[in-house]
Amino acid sequence: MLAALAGEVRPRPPFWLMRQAGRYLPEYRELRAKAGSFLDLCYNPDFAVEVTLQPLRRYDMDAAILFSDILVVPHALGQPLAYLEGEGPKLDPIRGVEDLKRLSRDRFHETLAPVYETVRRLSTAIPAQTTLIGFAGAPWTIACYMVEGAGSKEYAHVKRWAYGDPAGFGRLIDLIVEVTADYLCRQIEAGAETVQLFDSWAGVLPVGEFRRWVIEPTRRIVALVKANHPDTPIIGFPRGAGHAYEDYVADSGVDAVGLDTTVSPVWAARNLQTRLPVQGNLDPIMLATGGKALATATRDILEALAGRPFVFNLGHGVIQSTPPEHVAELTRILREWPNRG
Ligand SMILES: Cc1c2[nH]c(c1CCC(=O)O)Cc1[nH]c(c(CCC(=O)O)c1C)Cc1[nH]c(c(CCC(=O)O)c1C)Cc1[nH]c(c(C)c1CCC(=O)O)C2
Repeated sequence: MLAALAGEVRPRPPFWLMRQAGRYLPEYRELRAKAGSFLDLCYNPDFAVEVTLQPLRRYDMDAAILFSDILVVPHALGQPLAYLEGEGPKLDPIRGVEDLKRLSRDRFHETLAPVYETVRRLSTAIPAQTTLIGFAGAPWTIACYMVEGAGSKEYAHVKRWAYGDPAGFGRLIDLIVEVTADYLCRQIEAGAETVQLFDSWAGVLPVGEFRRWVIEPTRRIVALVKANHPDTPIIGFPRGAGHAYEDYVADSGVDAVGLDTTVSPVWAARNLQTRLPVQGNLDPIMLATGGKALATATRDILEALAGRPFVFNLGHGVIQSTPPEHVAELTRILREWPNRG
């Protein structure tokens, strides 16, 4: 995985899956029930280490991703957060500059100390050849949740703030940039070997706003992290960026880019810098579907991106209804590649 991220072409690409730990695994559901709340799971290193290791035991991926959530960052800034059963995350929304007073960095690292402890323990708990991935949400996506207070279809509140009061909204983004860079540095210092920035809602912005609120804040985080850790590769995942993927990779400074489900791997192979490692991008629903469709789609991606540095992954996270056997089947296809079965 680290070789691929450094630009080496591997005959069999390394792989891991976004949301490889989670509700599709019965052992996760069991531990989740024991932990009580989802945040208890994230902030308890015993539980978080165990959940991180669960998919590795079954499938031996090339990388482990720290078990946590992107929303622990607003939570550690003092924004109340709850995960409601079947409804997803809910935060007390921040709707303007006045509300920024409700946020504070005073207890940021103290709140996140269990996350750093989880990374530290994982760095010795996982096999030496398995890469440990740390992560954070990118500022735009974090701001989406902080301002809307939940997932949204339109992202109208956050957009109206960003478009109508860019200076005020910029203060929220600045805060997220600074604490996120710090947060990633601490994860790296605790043992994370690479970090991924999830920008799940990058795709909702028009081009000028995309540059201002996706590319620029990402570029600043990359620069801040690289100032301390120049050798740690940073993977950017600007989901839904469409043709703006080219500007994103040219200007954000990320070392590798995650492709979402809608990006044609053939387009990526032709249009993204040939030395740039890419990651992706099987449709999670294809994994849930299984069978011939899964095998064909997987091999199409492998074929399109053979010959360039590449990390196989999904185009978004594993969905809950995915049969664990389908992940086993995918693993078999990837391990047999490039020998067709
Ligand atoms: C937007 C976002 C979130 N979280 C994350 C993103 C970015 C990627 C993406 O777009 O999916 C990232 C994330 N969330 C989780 C991880 C853990 C590591 C992994 O295995 O990938 C990672 C990397 C665990 C989780 N995060 C969450 C769960 C499910 C919680 C549960 O057990 O009930 C898990 C395993 C909860 C969560 N957390 C979030 C939402 C919208 C939800 C609810 C939806 C859902 O439940 O799938 C915010």
